[in-house]
Amino acid sequence: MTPGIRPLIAGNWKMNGLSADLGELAAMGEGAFGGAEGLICVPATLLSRASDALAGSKLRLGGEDCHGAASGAHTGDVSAEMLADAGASHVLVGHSERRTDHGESDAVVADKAKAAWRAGLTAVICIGETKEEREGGKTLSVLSSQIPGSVPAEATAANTVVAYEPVWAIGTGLTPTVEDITEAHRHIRTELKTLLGDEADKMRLLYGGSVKPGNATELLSIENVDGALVGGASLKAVDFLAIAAACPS
Ligand SMILES: O=C[C@H](O)COP(=O)(O)O
Repeated sequence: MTPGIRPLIAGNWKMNGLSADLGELAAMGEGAFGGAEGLICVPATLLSRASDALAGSKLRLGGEDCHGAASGAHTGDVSAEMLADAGASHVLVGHSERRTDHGESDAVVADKAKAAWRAGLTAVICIGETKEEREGGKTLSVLSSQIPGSVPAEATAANTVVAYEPVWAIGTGLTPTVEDITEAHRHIRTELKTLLGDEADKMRLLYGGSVKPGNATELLSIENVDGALVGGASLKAVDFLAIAAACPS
């Protein structure tokens, strides 16, 4: 954790969730997030009904991706404005599954971050190295390249969150060591400082990749880890709330 930064516990439902799962979302909305802020990113198809299910709750809602344009001839895409209209306050951009499945480059991700801001959304910009890059000793150089490529220079602590997700840790049950996460997050903070100046000191840096109730206390106590981006364990209210409860107060 970083002193003075309110942690963010963010969930990402990915391509999961039907109307039958809205009850799970409502249960999360009724839960306690302590000193942390809670966010759950759901498929665009659920956003509007999720917004209704969470009426009166402090749990925020996010989209999982957006197009760079506000509207137009982009069949199947969803704009940041549409997400905001459906009740989102945040949107994930540059998740590794988007980068891999849809060939999104750093430039595309930066464009999406700007689109999020245009719509009044906070952009959660995801970065992280692959298994091959990790094994090749390239983790820090990959981050050094992804940060100025994906994070526009106009980013502020209010409009942007950066999520570090080693691709090889996503959905695998594997996590980097505490030392490796410490090194990566320290490096990310330093690179952001080069790009954004003092604003970087206030920016939330999330760790993502196999965060579970059983490892959340350790992961969330690491220097410069200001919250978590949680995939599989965000599908069940009991698990997601247990992770939130692990935030140091
Ligand atoms: O966006 C969330 C991440 O991809 C992490 O997913 P996971 O918690 O299932 O490993």
